Amino acid sequence: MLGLEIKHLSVRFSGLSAPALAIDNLSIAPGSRVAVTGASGSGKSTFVNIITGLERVREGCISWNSEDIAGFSESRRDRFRAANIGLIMQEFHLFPGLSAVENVLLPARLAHAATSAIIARAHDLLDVVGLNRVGQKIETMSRGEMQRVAIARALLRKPGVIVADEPTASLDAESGDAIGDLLLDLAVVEGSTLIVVSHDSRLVGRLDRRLTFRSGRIVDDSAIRGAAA
Ligand SMILES: Nc1ncnc2c1ncn2[C@@H]1O[C@H](COP(=O)(O)OP(=O)(O)OP(=O)(O)O)[C@@H](O)[C@H]1O
Repeated sequence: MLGLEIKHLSVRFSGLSAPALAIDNLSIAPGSRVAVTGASGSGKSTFVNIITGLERVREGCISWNSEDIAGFSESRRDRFRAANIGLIMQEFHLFPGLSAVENVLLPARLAHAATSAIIARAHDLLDVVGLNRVGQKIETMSRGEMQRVAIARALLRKPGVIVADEPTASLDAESGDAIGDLLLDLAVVEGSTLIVVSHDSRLVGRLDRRLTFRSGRIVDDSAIRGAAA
């Protein structure tokens, strides 16, 4: 399980007078389940890009279990992300032409890490997320099914943290609830910290803590009362 410490972070983009993200001090405990909310342009995607190492930090510390990825090179950040972070992006980033199981395995194949144990785990995970046609091509799947494949792929390497960006966007309420159930259950079963960017009040209400961003700053950090187990 991974915990996060951010200190003295400032992210600036050219053309913007204020930082797109400015966080002086933030701790996320290992195993916690955190919602990230805020209006469009408030810095949520920048936060995801920074904490997952997709984007480089020039000012501040981003420490996962005391390992500061801000000082890492791009290739070291890529390796850190592959080994430790299960990233679920809004647009899935799945590959048409490949089957469900080949999509789950693709990052492992590219990293020459698709051992027989990993291949067996890919099949197990697809079963857990409720997909039994593992050979079905991605482009023939519904959005809810694609999101299930993306979740299975994110969990393949038993990540210490799952980071999901709007995982229920563009799903109907029923599929969205099912995806929310899966994420919450799997985070517990796999022992992963869970960080979810979401506008979905039903999903947010089931997490433990809500960070609200405005103009790149965290303007509210509160426990969610009555969070479901
Ligand atoms: N590469 C970039 N270059 C310049 N400005 C950027 C860049 N990326 C983001 N920004 C700006 O930084 C601010 C925060 O953007 P960000 O995408 O993090 O917001 P968001 O909360 O994720 O928005 P949305 O909900 O619409 O996705 C915005 O003003 C955006 O225009």
